[in-house]
Order: sequence, then structure tokens, then C-alpha cells
Amino acid sequence: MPLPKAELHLHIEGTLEPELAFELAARNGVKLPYADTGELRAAYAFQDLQSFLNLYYELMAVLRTERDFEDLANAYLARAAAQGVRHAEIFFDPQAHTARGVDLGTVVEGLWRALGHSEQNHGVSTQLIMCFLRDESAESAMETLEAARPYLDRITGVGLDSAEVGHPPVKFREVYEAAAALGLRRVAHAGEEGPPEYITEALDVLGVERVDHGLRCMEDPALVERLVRERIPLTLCPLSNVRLRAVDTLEAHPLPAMLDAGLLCTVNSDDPAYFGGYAGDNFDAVRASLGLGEERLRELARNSFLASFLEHDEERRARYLAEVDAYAFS
Ligand code: HPA
Ligand SMILES: [Zn+2]
Repeated sequence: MPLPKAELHLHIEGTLEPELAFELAARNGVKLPYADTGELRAAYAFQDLQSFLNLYYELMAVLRTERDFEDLANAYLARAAAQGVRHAEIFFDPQAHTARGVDLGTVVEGLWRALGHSEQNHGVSTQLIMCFLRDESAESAMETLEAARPYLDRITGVGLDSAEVGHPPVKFREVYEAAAALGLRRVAHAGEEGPPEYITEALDVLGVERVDHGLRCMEDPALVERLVRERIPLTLCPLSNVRLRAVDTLEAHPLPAMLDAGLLCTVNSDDPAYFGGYAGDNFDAVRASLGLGEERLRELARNSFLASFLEHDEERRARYLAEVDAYAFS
């Protein structure tokens, strides 16, 4: 039995495995510029975030109907459950679909067909976090928030993703103010490729409660001290960091130093179909490559539930934490 954990940094579009991409392409009459899954997999050699994003957006062309989004989410939930994920806070990128003529309603209704039954079908509780593409305009983000109004009962929070450098958090000040006024929780990618200042700005200007990645905080000791003092969770994604070359090797990942510094770190998969593994695979990888002992792994699992947006159901959080505490490593 795998260690119970929450997944807090997972882009549902990044769970599109090559086999499902080809299946959906055939179903929808979409022609992919790859002969087969082998040729597609060979394209997964990324130099940086942008080279990944190009393929990530290209493959989304196969996602067209509610059923496509339902199938995508069910495939993820089954894999996540098998790796010990008990709770998942799932990102989606509305603008990447509406820009292709797929309605926000199709996306949310389709995802919800899977998420609404996830507890019964997969034993995984779920939440949805709607991300704005930071390389699109602030106006487009605001329009997306407006368009999401009919679905807000199914959306827990907002996030910020896509190409980071040159698109600082401050660009989205008004959108985040509007999201807060609607009662939405706030997170943002910051410090993946962007500088530590983007992390500070995400906290001070956007009012985020969690920082996605946050890796580059380690360049600023005063920021680290603040993140520790304020107990700001970081959603780290070790295999993603290696594939997108944010770190040279897994062995060089700063996770142990971050834990030693007292940061509230969590381990997540980001875009598992592209980066070589789901949540449990990321745990296994840091265990093998970083020499983390059982108590560090247990701490990471505890952190994932402590950092999750389960305030409406503290009983559930306590149950998950008790499962982690009782877990016997084999
Ligand atoms: O790792 C990521 N970073 C930024 N944007 C993204 N969109 C999907 N994955 C990512
Ligand atoms: Zn991400």
C-alpha cells in the first residue's frame, strides 16, 4: 500500500497520456502531427518550460467534448488512487480551451462528470482550481473569471500558470482582487523559472495562500525565513524540475535543504504524462535519489494534507492525517 498523500499541483491537461491522445484524436477526427505514440514520446525532450508548453498546448487539440474531459479526469484519478493519492486539488486551463472554440461549460461539466463521482469510483476527494494563463492579458483573465460565474460552486480557487518570465504576478492584481471578493482561494506559480521577487509579489500583491513551485526562494534567505515564519506551503514538483531543467539532476534538487530550512514543502507531479511520473513516482524518486528517510517522507505526506484546502471538512483532514501517522513503511 502506498503512502497516503494529497496532490496539490496537478494540471489535468498534463495528464494526457500519448495513448489517450491518439484515442481522442481518432474519436474526434483530429490529425496529430505524430505517426504514433512512440514518435510522440520522442518529442518529450524539453529544454525549458516554453518548449514543454508548446507541446502541452498542441496536444490539447484532441480535447473537444464533455466526454473527453471526463475520460481524461477518470484516467488521472485511477492512476492517482493507485499511487496513494487520497485528495487532489486539480488545476485546469480554461483559456487554452476557449481559445480553440471549446466552451468553459464543456470543460467544467466534463471534468465534473468524473470529479463528482471520484470519491465513490476512485476513493479520491477532489477540488478544482481554475488557472489563468499569465502570458495572456489581464483582460482575458478577467473575462475568464466572469465566464466562470455559473460554475463557481464547483471551483475552489484560482491559480496562475504558463510562461512565467516577463509576466510578473502584479499583472493580475485586479483579477485576484475580484477572485478574492468572490470567495475563491488563491494560489500562483512563482519561482519556477522566474526570480524570487515573483514569489514575494504573489504573496503581497495577489494574496496567495500557497506558492506553486517556489523553488527559487532558496536564492533569497530573507524570503525563506518569511515563508517559514508564515507557514506558506510550497508545491514542489521534482520530476518536472528535472525535465524542464530547473535543476540539473534529481540528486541536485534542493528539497532536502528546503526541508532542513523548515519550509512547508509538498511533493507533486505537475504534468505527469510529460514528466515521467505521478505523485507516488515523485515520492519514490526523491526517496531513491535524495536519501530521504521515512520520517521525511511522512512529513511530506502530512504537509500535503496540512496545505490542502480542506477547511470546510476538518474531520476529513484529520482522518487523512491519521492515515499518514499510522502508515507502516515496507
Ligand atoms: O509547470 C508548469 N509551469 C507553468 N505552467 C504550466 N502549465 C502546465 N504546467 C506548467
Ligand atoms: Zn505547474
